[in-house]
Amino acid sequence: MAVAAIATLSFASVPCRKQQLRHGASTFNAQQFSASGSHWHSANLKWGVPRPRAAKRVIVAQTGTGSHKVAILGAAGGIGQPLSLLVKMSPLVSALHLYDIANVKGITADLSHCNTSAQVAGFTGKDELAGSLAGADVVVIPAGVPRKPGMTRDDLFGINAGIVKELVEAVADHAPGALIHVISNPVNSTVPIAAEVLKQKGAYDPRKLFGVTTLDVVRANAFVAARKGLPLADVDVPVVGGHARSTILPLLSKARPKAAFTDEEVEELTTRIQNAGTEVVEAKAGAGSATLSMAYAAARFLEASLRGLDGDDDVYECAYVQSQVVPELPFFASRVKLGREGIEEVVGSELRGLSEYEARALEALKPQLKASIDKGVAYVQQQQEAALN
Ligand SMILES: NC(=O)c1ccc[n+]([C@@H]2O[C@H](COP(=O)([O-])OP(=O)(O)OC[C@H]3O[C@@H](n4cnc5c(N)ncnc54)[C@H](O)[C@@H]3O)[C@@H](O)[C@H]2O)c1
Ligand SMILES: O=C(O)C[C@H](O)C(=O)O
Repeated sequence: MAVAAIATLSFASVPCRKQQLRHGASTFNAQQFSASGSHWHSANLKWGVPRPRAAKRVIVAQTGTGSHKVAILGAAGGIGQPLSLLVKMSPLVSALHLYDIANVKGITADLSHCNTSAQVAGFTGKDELAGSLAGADVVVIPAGVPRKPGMTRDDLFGINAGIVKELVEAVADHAPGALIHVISNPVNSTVPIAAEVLKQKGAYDPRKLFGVTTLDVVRANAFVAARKGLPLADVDVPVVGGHARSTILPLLSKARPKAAFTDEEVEELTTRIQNAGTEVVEAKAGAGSATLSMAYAAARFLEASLRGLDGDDDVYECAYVQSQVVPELPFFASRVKLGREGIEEVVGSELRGLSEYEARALEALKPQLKASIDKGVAYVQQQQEAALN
């Protein structure tokens, strides 16, 4: 008789050593095959794919034990599609709702044929937005326009601010307890927009609102591992600040494993990490920005969030959240501990003992990040005033 073969894979892979966890490190770093290449490391890995070696067996179905409902708003886009596939593969997810203003039907039919347990449903157009959100535990928002060469993320504000405002209003009405993962740029402003909308709706819980900056960490880990010849799965670089240009601040002095960087290496790596989004935008030459690496990063952050909701006690990721870590910046990307209600703790200790380079960069990013936060807050307030007049 055929045997269902299930193995699990994490987007971030192997759990960090206990020593790292005590220091608040992420529980994952990078996906990893065993040395023999014959199986996935799976000590506490949750995301499901068939084991490569199961090719000898007949794979009947991937069953999951999870019960979480995830809604993706902007599911038909460059990020939305691969992200939907990755979420469909998660055994932590029982229901996957795909919402977009267009093209959802085919994607839903396509994905629903994968023999993984999450049930997929598609929702198209504003009339179906409420239905897509009903009962969601996590709402992921990649809806909005991407950059073209020559544009800054802030150039997207004019279109994406309105999209994020409208979608978060609906989340407040129809999924008020859900975690919200904002991917749409400019993240430095769209997260404050989301917070203001939720406040106006009386539905703001700062523990549940996140700007997704995981891609900065994923890139930092990849670039540092390559530069220093370190095993990918071991590398963990916290990235703090925001998600645009010099507001992206990788803390190489806090990277694990501890590595010695020359001043030139610090300058080169920091600049590469800060410009990595632009590197992709230019390589795509008008066809958009990072989508596949972003889907991977968003799936990693989603997995971390779901593990936190499930009561896993050692889940840490960097994200752009409301905090008092830097008093003059009400939103700041830091490492956070994820738990049953969302953020359990914002880990501010990494900002102590910075290198001179990092301390200078932190001071330098403050005005830019503050201006982006204020712009988001002002936008929602102006919209509200306009609606009242
Ligand atoms: N946070 C990050 O690290 C990060 C990384 C990459 C991209 N992004 C951002 O993510 C966003 C999406 O990028 P993409 O490449 O997927 O773009 P895309 O244009 O390929 O897809 C966007 C999708 O959003 C949909 N959409 C537009 N308005 C909508 C609305 N009101 N409701 C629902 N869906 C709507 C579109 O129909 C489209 O399917 C961009 O703003 C981009 O800058 C952020
Ligand atoms: O660079 C962009 O516009 C998309 C995203 O913010 C990224 O960092 O890749």
